Amino acid sequence: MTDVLNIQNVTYKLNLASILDGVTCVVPEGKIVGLLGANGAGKTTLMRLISGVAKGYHGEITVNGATAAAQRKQFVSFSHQLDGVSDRARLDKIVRDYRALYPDFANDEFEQLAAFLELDLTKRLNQLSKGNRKKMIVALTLSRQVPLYLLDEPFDGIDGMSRKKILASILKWKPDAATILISDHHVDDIANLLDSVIIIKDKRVVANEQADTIREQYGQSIEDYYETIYTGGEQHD
Ligand SMILES: Nc1ncnc2c1ncn2[C@@H]1O[C@H](COP(=O)(O)OP(=O)(O)OP(=O)(O)O)[C@@H](O)[C@H]1O
Repeated sequence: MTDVLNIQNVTYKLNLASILDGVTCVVPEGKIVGLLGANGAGKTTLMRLISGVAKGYHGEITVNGATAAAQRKQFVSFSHQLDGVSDRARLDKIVRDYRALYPDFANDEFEQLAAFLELDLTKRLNQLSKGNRKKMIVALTLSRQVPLYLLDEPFDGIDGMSRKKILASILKWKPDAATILISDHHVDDIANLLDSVIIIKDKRVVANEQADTIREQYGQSIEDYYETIYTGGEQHD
């Protein structure tokens, strides 16, 4: 199986504070992977580094065979929290800008996703509820045709109905060969969706395990496994 993402010994500091220290992990293509960790563990930072938005790290990050940040950007779809987009922008204008910026942006996909998620594209960004903003981010992110998608806490603070819609859209619109990395700080929202989990703790990756192995060999739910690792309990080799 080909690896879409390979991170080797990545160390990153911000304003002299150590944020990530020796992060290493490998992610195969075609999977849905949970990037789990407590608040402030470094999940968003790692996504910013993978996507090429954040710079100045040590170590090596390879996406689809590319290590240079400029090259990596074309293989990664990451909308973060729509950073840099004016809050007054209408959604249809944001879509037009995305289309102009990314040649791989699939407009048909976006329209289907937007309709499925019931997004009103005549609204401005600052008129959206938290849930609809998350939906817009998911729709934009998944509409690019790339090998790696990064979704940063798509379920944070949204109601159950919106969560179900977003979960369904991830399953329905993920291209078979593509990989989606989804960050979250609690796992129950996404446990059933995941092929594997990567857990960040103490500035590094402390576990990178298949969901089947956790359930079948360790006899644990993903939630229990995550909790065990976070509370410093027994770890598996
Ligand atoms: N500009 C900055 N200067 C120094 N430290 C920062 C800066 N921005 C973020 N950090 C720190 O980097 C660490 C990682 O933050 P990050 O947002 O990546 O974590 P996270 O796992 O995504 O958290 P959350 O689940 O709360 O979103 C945190 O300890 C945060 O305080």
